[in-house]
Amino acid sequence: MKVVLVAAVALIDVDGRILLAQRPPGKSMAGLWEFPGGKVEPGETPESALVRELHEELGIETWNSCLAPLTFASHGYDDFHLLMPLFACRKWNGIPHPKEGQTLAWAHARELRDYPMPPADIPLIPILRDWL
Ligand SMILES: Nc1nc2c([nH]c(=O)n2[C@@H]2O[C@H](COP(=O)(O)OP(=O)(O)OP(=O)(O)O)[C@@H](O)[C@H]2O)c(=O)[nH]1
Repeated sequence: MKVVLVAAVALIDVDGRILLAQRPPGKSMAGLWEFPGGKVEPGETPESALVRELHEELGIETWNSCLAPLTFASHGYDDFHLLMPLFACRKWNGIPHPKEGQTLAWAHARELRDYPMPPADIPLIPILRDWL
């Protein structure tokens, strides 16, 4: 089974809310809410991949030093095994806006379970709730 490394981030605002992005129609798992991020490309670290993805997906700027390791997901999908480190980030420049057709939502930790998420993300929700 192919292991795919995807870096993801919980962006946390001053009110303690977390940014979720809804996968647009046409993509796999369309309609589900996920943490911003994406595949780590050859030559990238998880942190540098996130800095790139946050710029491409949301138009914000952040730095490796602002990405703190929080937890990870390890989940077997039908066609690949997802290994997804989840970072926490409270500091960035700019206002996140959807640049790739996503819908964005800021959710309090207690509201996270109201947003349908990919199966890999489900175990992360109580971890975030306890941590925040
Ligand atoms: N960014 C992100 N990806 C996630 C999360 N949970 C989860 O299962 N994934 C999966 O990790 C992969 C992320 O890949 P990607 O962001 O680079 O690529 P993509 O959406 O174009 O995916 P695709 O190759 O499935 O079309 C997708 O298969 C996505 O479904 C999450 O919380 N955030």
